[in-house]
Amino acid sequence: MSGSVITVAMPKGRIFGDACRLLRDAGFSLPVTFETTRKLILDLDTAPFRFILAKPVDVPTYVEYGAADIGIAGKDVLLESGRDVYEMVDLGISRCHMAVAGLPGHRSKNPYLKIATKYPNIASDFYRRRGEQIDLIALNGSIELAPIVGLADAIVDIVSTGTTLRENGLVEFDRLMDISSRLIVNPVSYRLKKPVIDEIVEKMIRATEGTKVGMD
Ligand SMILES: Nc1ncnc2c1ncn2[C@@H]1O[C@H](COP(=O)(O)OP(=O)(O)OP(=O)(O)O)[C@@H](O)[C@H]1O
Ligand SMILES: O=P(O)(O)OC[C@H]1O[C@H](OP(=O)(O)OP(=O)(O)O)[C@H](O)[C@@H]1O
Repeated sequence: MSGSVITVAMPKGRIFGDACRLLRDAGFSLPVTFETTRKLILDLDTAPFRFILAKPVDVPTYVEYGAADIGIAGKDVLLESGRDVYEMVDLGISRCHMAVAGLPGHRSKNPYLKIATKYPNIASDFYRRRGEQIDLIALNGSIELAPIVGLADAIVDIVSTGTTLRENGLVEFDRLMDISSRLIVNPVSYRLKKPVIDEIVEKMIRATEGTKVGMD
């Protein structure tokens, strides 16, 4: 783990813009090139911060292993990965929810429900709590295809605007949990760099106050 430099694991992709806005609101002077560069490690000239740009699903891994001191990750990714990190702040960005969805009126002919998902742990846990045995089909994207083409009886996936479900003729059966992005911290970093991490946490809490309004 780097001396007094704080390494921040940032999720590339859809969360990145909102995460950068929040960091700027929290007082970090990120350069304007931050959102457009293809570099994966970015140092700040103005403060001892280093940003690493990772795939969203990998952020908890960088933080658990201490390759990053802190990071920003979706609650879905945190629940699914079960990584050993501290979840310090609900940032209120990239809000969506996890749901079971499928074709309206669909009746399964399978001995166990076939559930397609990018989230096998979350899906298994949900059906285990309901006392239902399922067949899991792990996919990596375009999950909504699975019930339409007969690969699965239902899906467990993220819903945000509901457009993907609607445009593919699917309906939501159950709402599992609300999702938003969280600030996470490596437990050892927190012990070693507590004052500076607490300061970041405070600044992020203040910056997120606006993002909580109207949370669904
Ligand atoms: N439709 C959505 N609307 C809002 N937030 C979403 C949506 N889908 C996913 N998210 C949130 O954004 C996070 C990142 O999304 P996702 O895993 O789709 O990666 P991505 O930004 O598309 O990048 P990549 O495809 O490279 O993994 C998810 O973990 C989740 O918390
Ligand atoms: O309710 P909506 O606003 O339509 O958003 C929901 C969609 O967004 C995510 O997909 P993503 O865009 O990440 O595509 P992928 O799963 O195919 O990678 C999610 O898996 C849903 O398919």
